[in-house]
Amino acid sequence: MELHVDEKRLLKIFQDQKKEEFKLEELEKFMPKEKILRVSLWLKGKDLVESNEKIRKIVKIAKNDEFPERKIAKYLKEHNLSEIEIKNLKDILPKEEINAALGSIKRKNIAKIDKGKIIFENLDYDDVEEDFLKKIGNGLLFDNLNEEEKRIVDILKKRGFVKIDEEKEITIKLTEKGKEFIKKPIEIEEEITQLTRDTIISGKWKKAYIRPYDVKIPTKPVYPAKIHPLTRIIREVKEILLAMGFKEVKSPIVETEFWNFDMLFEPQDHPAREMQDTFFLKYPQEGEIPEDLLDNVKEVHERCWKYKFDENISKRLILRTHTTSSSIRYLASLSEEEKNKPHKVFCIDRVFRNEAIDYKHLPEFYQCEGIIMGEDVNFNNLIGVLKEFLKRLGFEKVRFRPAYFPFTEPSLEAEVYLESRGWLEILGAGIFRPEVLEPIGIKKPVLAWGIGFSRLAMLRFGLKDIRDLHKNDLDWLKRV
Ligand SMILES: N[C@@H](Cc1ccccc1)C(=O)O
Repeated sequence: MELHVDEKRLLKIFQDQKKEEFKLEELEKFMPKEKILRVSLWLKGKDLVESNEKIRKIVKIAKNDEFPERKIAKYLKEHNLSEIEIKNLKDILPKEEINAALGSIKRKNIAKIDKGKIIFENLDYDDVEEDFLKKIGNGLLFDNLNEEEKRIVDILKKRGFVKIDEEKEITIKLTEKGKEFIKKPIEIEEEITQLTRDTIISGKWKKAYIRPYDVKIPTKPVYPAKIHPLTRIIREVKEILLAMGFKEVKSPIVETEFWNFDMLFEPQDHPAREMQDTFFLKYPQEGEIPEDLLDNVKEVHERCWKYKFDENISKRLILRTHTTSSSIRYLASLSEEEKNKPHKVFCIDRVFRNEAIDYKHLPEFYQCEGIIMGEDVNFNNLIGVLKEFLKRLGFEKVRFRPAYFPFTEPSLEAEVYLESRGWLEILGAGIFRPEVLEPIGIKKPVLAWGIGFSRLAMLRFGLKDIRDLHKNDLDWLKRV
């Protein structure tokens, strides 16, 4: 049987001492306690030793003090008295000891208590309880005490003078197989834990025992600090888009209706602009918008939608409802020279909608938005890019169907297939309408898409409730 050196060491103690059984403390002279426990567990598994655990109750001193009744007697003796008024006890004893003293005097019949006085006949009285306390020393085994002593322990425990500690007594003893094993001489090779230059050159390594690592030994799980899953997936998506040649852009969270809606050719009476869908700012209520652009946009709206465009509506401040405002702001920022070049940008950020909170709605969530502008980009390119993007996100099965957005034409929606959930809608996309691009003087096609990011995160982490993403449930965070 292949034994570890420590196993051999432990068995050799039995052999050298010619004993078949040891208490743990006895073995501690030869080996550290932790090691004995660990090694005997291994030996138990090999049926060479067995161990027994007994709980021992040990009576120990809990308070190193004289009984209050003894303090009274001593005081009286010192002052040549034999009696004291109960009300004067407070001069001798702390308040909390007075009742205990009186109770004990009565119980042990040390003195008479009469008319508010304590009268002693013998100030040098004997007290078995005191004698017992003196005997305790470093501790007495409770089970070895006789009935009378046990009764005393009970009283002293209540008075707080003694306590009972429980100690485990472990005995380790050889099994039949173990006894057989130690009949043969046990040889202990030198153990090395590290191969060094010297052990190699001297050839010592050939004879020495090199302790093997057991990588299968179970350990406590360790949870290192980690980044929140939502942040992780945001970073991952950013990496994917950067690798696909997109550049990141940002835009304000507090936005005018102009950039959020007007610029995207959403008519001003569109229901999405109502209080129940969008958050409006109370202070300040209005923001600034570029005058020349405003004129262009107004002209397009009035010409195409045929209504009276209201600049006051354009100026109203809201929390942006989608990241498409970032895309259009980027396009509007391009200089004439830049307009001649191709562009690919994305934005991952928070958006806000006045939704009642439930398992799939939060008033604040993430979107990921992207645009591609180029001389000859087309609808097929859009589908190709989206397929590639979704594939890199881990969605192999994707399908597209027509959809409607006020700012794109044609528009589409993409669905991904998940074994557990079936087909799920995940993004909207399309080609920006000429009415959107006209006011900013862009003549090249611009492909655009927006993906519900929180949705994506839920799918990725297998969550059924969007709120779980933000609950910061530590157990979940440790696992994902
Ligand atoms: N902004 C749209 C998504 C979208 C973006 C770009 C093009 C088409 C659709 C939404 O929030 O649902």
